[in-house]
Amino acid sequence: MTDRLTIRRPDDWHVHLRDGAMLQAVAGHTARQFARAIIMPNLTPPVTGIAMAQAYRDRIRAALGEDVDFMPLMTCYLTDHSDAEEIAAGHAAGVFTACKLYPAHATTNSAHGVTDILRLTTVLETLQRIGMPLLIHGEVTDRSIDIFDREAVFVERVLTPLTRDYPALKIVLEHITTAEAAAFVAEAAHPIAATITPQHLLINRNAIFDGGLRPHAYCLPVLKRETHRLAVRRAAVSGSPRFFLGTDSAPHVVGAKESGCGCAGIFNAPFALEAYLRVFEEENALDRFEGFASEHGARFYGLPLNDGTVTLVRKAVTVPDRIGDVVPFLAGETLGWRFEG
Ligand SMILES: NC(=O)N[C@@H](CC(=O)O)C(=O)O
Ligand SMILES: [Zn+2]
Ligand SMILES: [Zn+2]
Repeated sequence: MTDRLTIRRPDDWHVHLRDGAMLQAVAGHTARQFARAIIMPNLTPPVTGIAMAQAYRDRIRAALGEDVDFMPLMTCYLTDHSDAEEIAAGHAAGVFTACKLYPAHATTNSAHGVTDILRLTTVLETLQRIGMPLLIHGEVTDRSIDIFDREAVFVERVLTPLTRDYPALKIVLEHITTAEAAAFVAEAAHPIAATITPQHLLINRNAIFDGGLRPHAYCLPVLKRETHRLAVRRAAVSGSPRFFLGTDSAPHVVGAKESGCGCAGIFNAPFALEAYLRVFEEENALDRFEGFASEHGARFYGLPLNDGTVTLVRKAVTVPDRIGDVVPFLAGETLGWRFEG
């Protein structure tokens, strides 16, 4: 039995570091485990331009302090009015790594998102031409579609035609939760990949209603039924380079979660690698963990692999009930691996 696992330093390809006091509180958790992270732009107001992204990147670096070796990779929040030239200039200048498409009103802070993908024609042509990835929150927002079906319907109605219309556009379907999304990404004759969160690997929708309403198990896309969890697990441990780590760590203060209208989002950054490793161990796939955590994402983005390593050891670690004002994922549970650094 392996008791120590040393892998190349990993990256988190989808994280919310927020701003202000929350940024101060959470940034260190991500920087402790990951060398780089794709920083989500859904602040209020959203990060839509070069100057905003540079200022946000500076705030992230300031929150971490000089000595911390962590590279925030910034993203541009797309709106109906996004400017393709600004995006291309930001990419050329090394400010923007990718663009993020939130269908309007699909999730937290997406009110300024895109109302109709047809408005993005010039932007998408530009991304395709310059090889800049498009990251997608893949849910339709049609309120007549059942919330548990919104991802599968997005794959059929939006993603399928999008890949036809832009055959060379690099796409990352974020935080996949369904068998349909996993199959589409695995099989498409298209440069497409997907990130997978720890929660969608470890729990199913029963967790939201386990003996009562559990706001800390609520995120978007919402957890699905067990068959989908199993399909997403198979994708994660398959060794396919199209699937990689993206925590979607999305902290909200406890009062915003435990509310009559609680926010969507699960804060999993503090024990992210430990949580993923539980899955890879249960699936007898420890040998595939490094690819998922440290290689597939960088290769898809066309970025160098990290130097250096991190080690996890087989030691019990109990997730605290609270970290600051936030309830972490798996609060109170004991995990079998511990991140050593
Ligand atoms: N995943 C979530 O449930 N919430 C995210 C937004 C998102 O990634 O959709 C957030 O910003 O809180
Ligand atoms: Zn999302
Ligand atoms: Zn997210």
